[in-house]
Amino acid sequence: MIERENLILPNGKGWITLASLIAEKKYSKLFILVDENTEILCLPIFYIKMEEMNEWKILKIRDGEKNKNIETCIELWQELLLEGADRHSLVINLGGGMISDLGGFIASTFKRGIDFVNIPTTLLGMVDASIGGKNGIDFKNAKNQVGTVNQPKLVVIEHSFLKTLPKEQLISGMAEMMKHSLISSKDSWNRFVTSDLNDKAIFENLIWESIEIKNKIVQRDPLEKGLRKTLNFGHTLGHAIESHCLDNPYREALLHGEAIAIGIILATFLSTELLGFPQNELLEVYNTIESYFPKQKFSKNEISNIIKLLSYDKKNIGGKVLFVLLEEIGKPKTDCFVSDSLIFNAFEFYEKS
Ligand SMILES: NC(=O)c1ccc[n+]([C@@H]2O[C@H](COP(=O)([O-])OP(=O)(O)OC[C@H]3O[C@@H](n4cnc5c(N)ncnc54)[C@H](O)[C@@H]3O)[C@@H](O)[C@H]2O)c1
Ligand SMILES: O=C(O)C(=O)C[C@@H](O)[C@H](O)[C@H](O)COP(=O)(O)O
Ligand SMILES: [Zn+2]
Repeated sequence: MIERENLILPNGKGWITLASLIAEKKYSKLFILVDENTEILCLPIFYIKMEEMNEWKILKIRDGEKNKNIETCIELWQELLLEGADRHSLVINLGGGMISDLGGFIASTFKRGIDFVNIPTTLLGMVDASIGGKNGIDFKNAKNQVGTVNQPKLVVIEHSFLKTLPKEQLISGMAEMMKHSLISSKDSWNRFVTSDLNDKAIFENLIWESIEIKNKIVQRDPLEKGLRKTLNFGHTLGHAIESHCLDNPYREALLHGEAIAIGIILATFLSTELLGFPQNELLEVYNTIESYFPKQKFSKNEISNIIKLLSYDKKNIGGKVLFVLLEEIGKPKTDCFVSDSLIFNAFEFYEKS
């Protein structure tokens, strides 16, 4: 059996463990879920690593957040049925967070649950989405409204997938790395800010540090009873902004990390106003994020709509929207109430700074 602490494995070790898992479990059928891009760019690498040792059935879906929905699930459940998948089949999710969220969900629900493995191919997938067992889909454009918490059998981290990842996708993943550092410690944040991210070895160490921050939190609180809420820093407004822009004829969709980056700035401003988070560190967070992410503009009406969308946040209790804020870097506080007027001030800070 693969032990809990060996669930997330880098490069060579991950592939060997995957081969052993498949041999040990004697799965009846092996499915690989890909999207249009990972089929072309990542599947050939997968075959080389696994030396085509098994017979794989490819499940292919359209890429992008707008397809992380029930229609895509229905297509996949149908295909699994047609292909004779049974409770002893395995689904391997080869792609970014969209693939692992959706693939984890269809695997967790098909015949009440079959095994799945995550092989993240985006930075965001490696440091965040592939880890922790949150699976799910968007519903009516609201983020992650339907899903399960169910852990993958294994996560294989293969850095070489990043070679083909477009730059904006790489930067999107960096938003979650910044989030992990901000909720974890000043040392971690300073390492992120001062490191030469163009140095491959340094960057790979930072990826690993980020994975460990998330994994430790998930291990202590897998079902988000308390501590895990801290991983949602920047997501209360970030998700509402992402939903607002998704499928909106007047706006371009934002990548998950792009929306979360704005959410982090807004949440850090709110932290300064409500919890005395240091002003100089607010500016450092702001400047760091601004150096990677293009500035967005939101009208008053748009901000009102974003505030309305906060009602879908899963941390809400009894209709009350509750934020994760920071008392200082490395000291997150959950269940914080924030007034609408302060949210407007936060957007003003973001846009005017
Ligand atoms: N479950 C979680 O804990 C968790 C955490 C963070 C984010 N998420 C979710 O993850 C999703 C975002 O994931 P993402 O940013 O990985 O996006 P994604 O999965 O949509 O991938 C982004 C794009 O990159 C392409 N791509 C993937 N790998 C590639 C590669 N190696 N080379 C070239 N192109 C490649 C994809 O085809 C896609 O077009 C969101 O739905 C978000 O809500 C979930
Ligand atoms: O793993 C978690 O817990 C997170 O909150 C990680 C987030 O980066 C991720 O976007 C997650 O999908 C958000 O969860 P949700 O419960 O707010 O949908
Ligand atoms: Zn996220």
